[in-house]
Amino acid sequence: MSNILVAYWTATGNTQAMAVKVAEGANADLKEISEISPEDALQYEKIAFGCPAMGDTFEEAEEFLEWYEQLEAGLEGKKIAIFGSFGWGSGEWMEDWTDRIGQTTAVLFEEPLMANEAPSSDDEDACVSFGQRFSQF
Ligand SMILES: Cc1cc2nc3c(=O)[nH]c(=O)nc-3n(C[C@H](O)[C@H](O)[C@H](O)COP(=O)(O)O)c2cc1C
Repeated sequence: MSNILVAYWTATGNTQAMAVKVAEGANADLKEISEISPEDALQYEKIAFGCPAMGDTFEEAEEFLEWYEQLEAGLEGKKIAIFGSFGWGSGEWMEDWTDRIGQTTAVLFEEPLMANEAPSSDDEDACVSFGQRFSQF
């Protein structure tokens, strides 16, 4: 078992494709959120969360939010990263999610990583590199 978890939700597979590459770079355990309880996720030292844009606000990704809210209070002082795929605009949901994390004591790694729809090969390389840097964070 790694001390790093990549936990994601995906509607059509794009954020999953990112998660696979982030986990590869970080040498992390990879779980779709239905595969791991919030309690078990909190056992990891670091967590990278993947969630796509399902609206202008982070909260519109309801399936992910339901799981995430159960562990949010336990993220105190924990090193976390966030990433996800979007369809249009400038990533408003990520700004919203970043602001939400800013109201906690979780330690957010770098700027969130985003890919437009299915990750390109450049996006996949960026995901691997993001994961590598997160593992050293
Ligand atoms: C119900 C729904 C709402 C969406 N709302 C947004 C949005 O507000 N902004 C945006 O950039 N993309 C939006 N998208 C597009 C998705 O974020 C995009 O297709 C993304 O690649 C999906 O990632 P996934 O394959 O990991 O689910 C929406 C998609 C769906 C199905």
